[in-house]
Amino acid sequence: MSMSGMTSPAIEFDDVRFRYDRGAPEMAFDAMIPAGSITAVMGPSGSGKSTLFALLAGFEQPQRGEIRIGTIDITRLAPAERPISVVFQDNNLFAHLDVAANIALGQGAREAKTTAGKEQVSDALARVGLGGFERRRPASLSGGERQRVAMARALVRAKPVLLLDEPFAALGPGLREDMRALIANLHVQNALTTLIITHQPEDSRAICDRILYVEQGSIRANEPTESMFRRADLAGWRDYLGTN
Ligand SMILES: Nc1ncnc2c1ncn2[C@@H]1O[C@H](COP(=O)(O)OP(=O)(O)OP(=O)(O)O)[C@@H](O)[C@H]1O
Repeated sequence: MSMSGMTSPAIEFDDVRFRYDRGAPEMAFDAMIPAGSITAVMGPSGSGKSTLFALLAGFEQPQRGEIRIGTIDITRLAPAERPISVVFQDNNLFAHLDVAANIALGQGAREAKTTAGKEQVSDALARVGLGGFERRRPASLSGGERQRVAMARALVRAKPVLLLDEPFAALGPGLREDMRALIANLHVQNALTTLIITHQPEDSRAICDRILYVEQGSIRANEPTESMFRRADLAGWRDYLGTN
């Protein structure tokens, strides 16, 4: 299975405004995320990182503004219609389904029944380093293996935008490095535009070419990783990194 032939799209938040409830603070997102980039979304707890993902994936609707992927305005599209795969932190595997069936949820119902569909599942498993795990149940897997199954499910969806919500959070140092390498590989092999929520500067430095810094419901910076780590003018960013 390959997503080659697909070109990775840019992502644009054009004057997007959002609030959860009347009276809640309004968030304002404006950003151009270049095609093919792998971007770390960083910022303090409660700053709006998950909200940014929810708007992009279509789980929340902005009150104003437009979100584009490539040339497509996705603002009003249902989540399933968007060219996006999301891997959540708690990876949402179904305990009563085996690994293959969990991954097949990323496919169409018809596709999942075909030989080609089954091969696609096995291929995705092999690509995340879990070849032969088809019949295992989620309960029998380690945290890192479960994350990989969730990644495989995102892979069979074959969408050009990949959103990863704290993919390293539950992993120890060794597994963390493995997961970084896996993400970096999949990003390149599949020509993805990838966004990763992480609090760890090492993750961003290791595999992300850009950083999107969110603070109090708005994007305060959106630039290459190297220059971002040199910025001394953003007090919130220095506080966040603990380098003040
Ligand atoms: N469903 C919701 N309804 C109302 N308010 C919400 C909802 N989800 C999040 N919020 C609020 O919106 C703000 C941003 O939350 P969000 O989850 O986007 O932050 P975050 O940057 O992802 O935080 P963390 O790093 O802790 O996951 C917070 O003040 C949060 O309480």
